[in-house]
Amino acid sequence: MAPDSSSIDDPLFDAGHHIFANKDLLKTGHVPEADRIVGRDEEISKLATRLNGAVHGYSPENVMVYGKTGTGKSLVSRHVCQRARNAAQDGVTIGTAYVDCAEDDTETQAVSSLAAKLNDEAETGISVPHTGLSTSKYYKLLWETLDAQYDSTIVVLDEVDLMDDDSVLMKLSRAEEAGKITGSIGIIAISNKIQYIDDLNERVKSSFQHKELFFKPYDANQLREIMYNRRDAFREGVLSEDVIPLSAAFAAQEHGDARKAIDILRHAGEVAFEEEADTVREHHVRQAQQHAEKDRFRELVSGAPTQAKAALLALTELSINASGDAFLTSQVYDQYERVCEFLDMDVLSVRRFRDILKEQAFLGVVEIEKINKGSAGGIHLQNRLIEDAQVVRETILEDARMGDWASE
Ligand SMILES: Nc1ncnc2c1ncn2[C@@H]1O[C@H](COP(=O)(O)OP(=O)(O)OP(=O)(O)O)[C@@H](O)[C@H]1O
Repeated sequence: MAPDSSSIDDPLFDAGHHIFANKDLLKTGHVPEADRIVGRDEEISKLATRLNGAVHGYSPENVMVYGKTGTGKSLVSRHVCQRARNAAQDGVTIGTAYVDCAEDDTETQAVSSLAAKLNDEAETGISVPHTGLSTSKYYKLLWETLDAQYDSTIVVLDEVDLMDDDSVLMKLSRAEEAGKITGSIGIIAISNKIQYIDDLNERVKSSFQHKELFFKPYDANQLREIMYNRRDAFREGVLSEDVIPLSAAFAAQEHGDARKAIDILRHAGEVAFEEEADTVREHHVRQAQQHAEKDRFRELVSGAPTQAKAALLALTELSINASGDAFLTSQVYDQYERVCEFLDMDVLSVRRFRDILKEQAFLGVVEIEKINKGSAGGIHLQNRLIEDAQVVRETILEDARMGDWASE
């Protein structure tokens, strides 16, 4: 409903946000317009070349897009699909659909989701039920839908490595050749895992003939530019000068992740708002960064078994109180025994304790380094926390079973 000019100012509701003008621009799922996409001209143009056939009514090529998280893979894929639809030549109709394979991770879910997204019931007269049909029925509906509407279809399979099998990739790639549809299909498959294609079985590999496109991490300048292009998310004059460069520097440390950069910026605004500050300043960014780190750790550490938390707490205490930041396994074990005793927990054997540290190293919480103490001393392992010890400590102590340690 449109706002009513006779609305009454009610002090119960505030008069608007004094920090953000349009916070939606900083939402994770926000797809920015073309002029806000930074530093990806080459990738956009390469992807468009692969899909060019579709615009003229021929078969587009399949593309495998690789890159680390937050490097713009989904954004660029969606953007090029939209432009291909708009650029379709006279008489050519292009359908495009995006599937998040983290959500639709089975063959049936992915095909039913594709059929539902691509079907315009008013045009085809086909109804695609959300659930209840067999996989083959959903394929049949998908082929009917495509034939009734499109000359060419571009399907984006995001996080394709999370699908529980590769059948979708194979059946979509073969649909045209197998005579299932009269038009054509191009697939953009996206993954963070560089070995994804190597791990596919040979039949899928041979059907999914593709070109590869790599997305490099952003550097600090590009991250800065991405954020400057969205600074109208904030009210004018609210952002102090160093906020964007500092957010960019933090995100650049984390493999140039644009999502991370935008998250830090949004969070800095929220921190400033909560503090009732008039402007967003450097210390808000630092707090936001700590928050982001804590979020990542909260996921990793809070889900860890109690014994792993005790082991990490031991390493954390040494990192905070002893000199240096790397400690021999025997030193950490001594401290771990003290933690267990205080918290009334069982003490595991040194061997099990080492396995726990190795597991934490695999998860990226701890770094283990071999050191050689000469011919008599032998090889020893040194353990170091990868992230800030205070952040890890706080997270562990949030667990009620570990909380008593705070009073130690
Ligand atoms: N070049 C860019 N210009 C503007 N915004 C960008 C750019 N690249 C990424 N972003 C923004 O960063 C966020 C993450 O981008 P995107 O989802 O495309 O990354 P991704 O590589 O697909 O990551 P993931 O593998 O985690 O899905 C989005 O909010 C997107 O709008």
